[in-house]
Amino acid sequence: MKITICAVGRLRKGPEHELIADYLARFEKAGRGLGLGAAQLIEVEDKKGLGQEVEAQLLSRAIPDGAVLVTLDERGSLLSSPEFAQKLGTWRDSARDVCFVLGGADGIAPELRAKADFSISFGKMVWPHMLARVMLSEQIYRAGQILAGTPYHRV
Ligand SMILES: C[S@@+](CC[C@H](N)C(=O)[O-])C[C@H]1O[C@@H](n2cnc3c(N)ncnc32)[C@H](O)[C@@H]1O
Repeated sequence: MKITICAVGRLRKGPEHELIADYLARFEKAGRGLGLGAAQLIEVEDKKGLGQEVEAQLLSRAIPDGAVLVTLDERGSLLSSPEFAQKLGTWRDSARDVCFVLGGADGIAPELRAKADFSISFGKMVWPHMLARVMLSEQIYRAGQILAGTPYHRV
């Protein structure tokens, strides 16, 4: 199983960048034995700032064929971390790759949102896209730890 995070906008080198790299590297290391594979971040950039539709085209090109499409959206489903881990485990067991998509300042274009197999919310509040990326990376790592049965996740 391969996990891809497709996000609008390039992060400058800095703490968010380092956190994402760290969580995804830790996920890959821990996930190998669980059949979870690796997780990679693909950043797409609409240099001319043409808006949602152009961003949606760039995102669509980056989404791997056949992957389960999961949008990150404040209007999506609220999941606990164990519920998210269970979902990831189900996608792994069905031998599907998973692609998480995060929008830019205006969010994800409605046409792309309509194609999603599932949508996840980190709550009703809107988070800056760079923080949402860090939060997702941590939740992917946490899900791997939950599936591995380690004590990382404590309620
Ligand atoms: C600054 S937000 C854009 C929000 C904008 N109101 C919209 O129209 O969707 C950038 C991206 O961060 C992610 N994001 C922000 N807050 C989120 C939340 N509460 N739950 C899930 N994803 C969120 C989404 O992928 C969103 O497209």
